[in-house]
Amino acid sequence: MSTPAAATAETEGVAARARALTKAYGTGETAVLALDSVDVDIARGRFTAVMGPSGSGKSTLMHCLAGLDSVSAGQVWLGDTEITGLKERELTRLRRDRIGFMFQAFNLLPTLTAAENITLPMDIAGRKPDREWLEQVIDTLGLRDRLKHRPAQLSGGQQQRVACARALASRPELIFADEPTGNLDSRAGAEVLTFLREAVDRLGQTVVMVTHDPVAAGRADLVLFLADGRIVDEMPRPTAEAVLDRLRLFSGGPGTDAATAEDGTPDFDPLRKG
Ligand SMILES: Nc1ncnc2c1ncn2[C@@H]1O[C@H](COP(=O)(O)OP(=O)(O)OP(=O)(O)O)[C@@H](O)[C@H]1O
Repeated sequence: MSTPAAATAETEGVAARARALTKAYGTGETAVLALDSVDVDIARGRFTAVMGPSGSGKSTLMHCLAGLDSVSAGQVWLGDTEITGLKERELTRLRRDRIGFMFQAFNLLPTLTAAENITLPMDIAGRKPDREWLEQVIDTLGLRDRLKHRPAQLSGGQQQRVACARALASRPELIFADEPTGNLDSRAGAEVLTFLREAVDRLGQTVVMVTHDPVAAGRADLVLFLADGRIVDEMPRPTAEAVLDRLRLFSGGPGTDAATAEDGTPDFDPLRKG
């Protein structure tokens, strides 16, 4: 139904949206079209995984949706706010207030305790954390007895959980996670995925995760498959096996130089879709 109420409900269900999102790097012969007119809706309160071969545009998509990178053409909204066209200062505030990041580049500070690391972005922004929410995040992530530890005294999985808590602390509208299980062994990786799932299921958060790992993607509600800067497929209610099968289906097509990416992920060719 296209009643105003239904229209509002539809918008409310979308945490981020892109239309004809295009991103080119460089000019002339060296130009790279990293994103080629991408349309995407990120559902609120859901866990979305983004997969695709190396260089397919996953990080670029995440950076453009998060307002970390400018777009060459098209539009991006965070909730109802169009972020394309915002000035850098407005973008900085929007990222700080409305987005949580779990990126390798934003590692934990070694001299701070887990508790201090969790609230650092809010401390820098001069914002007081909502104590009740923070306690809930800490308990959900099982960090209660680790709060006074420094990163070096924590396992890799525990460090990622602290990074997850830091991303959740300000109760952002949207959390972006870039390979959150990338440096972890499978047990620690599974643990982090469980906590991201709980952030969605129990705390109602919205998570977008870039991953090469079919097991990680299998924990999401929806997997978006990117190739050559385009979304070429999506899979609701994925399982690791189904994701792997889909990647295999796409792999080794004509014109692909290598059927397997550097990290062992099967590469795929969008032309063979269907
Ligand atoms: N700052 C940049 N300058 C020039 N080209 C870039 C830049 N960032 C990305 N690219 C190019 O854009 C394309 C998409 O890159 P992107 O990092 O989004 O891919 P990805 O799918 O995240 O890859 P990976 O899985 O290897 O991290 C690639 O061809 C890449 O070389």
